Amino acid sequence: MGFKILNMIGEGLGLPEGYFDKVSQEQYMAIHLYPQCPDPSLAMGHADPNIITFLQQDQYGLQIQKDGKWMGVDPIPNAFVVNLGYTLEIISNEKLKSVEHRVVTNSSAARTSIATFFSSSPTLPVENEVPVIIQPAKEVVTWSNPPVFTSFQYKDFVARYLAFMCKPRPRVGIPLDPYRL
Ligand SMILES: O=C(O)CCC(=O)C(=O)O
Ligand SMILES: [Fe+2]
Repeated sequence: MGFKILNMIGEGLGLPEGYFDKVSQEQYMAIHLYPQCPDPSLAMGHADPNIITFLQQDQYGLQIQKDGKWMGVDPIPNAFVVNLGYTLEIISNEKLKSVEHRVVTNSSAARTSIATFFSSSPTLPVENEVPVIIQPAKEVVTWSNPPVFTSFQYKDFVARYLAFMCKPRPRVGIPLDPYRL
């Protein structure tokens, strides 16, 4: 399902068939357990570094940031939340935006969520371990829509992302800033 949706997004962006096969070779899953916590104000936001994330949540807790305000995303039975990550924002040259999100805790009940990430990897095994380069796709860049990001190695970006996430609050900027033209 994930690859199908990714290919449809690629088609919508005008990318050649199989574009994402050259940047995405990894799919991984994280199961999160948020224990009861009396202080939801401790929740911190982030956007995902990968291409796209599918999320299943059993109860309320997820919020996204829109126009500087946090908005709740109610769970819908048998439905996934689809989050776009930084990598897709770069490839689409900001046509598709990643979303800042956070999970607020609940003082009376624990919460479980399952996230499936489609991601780039530092190198592609099928291409003799050549480093994966992330950049605005040439198909989306035109003279009236020049690239807004430089091209860079995915492994460099992941290192910067992790360093950024470990910074103490308040954090200034976002991990994409160093790659902005
Ligand atoms: O638990 C959630 O709803 C969100 C999890 C999340 O943002 C993540 O795994 O990146
Ligand atoms: Fe996330």
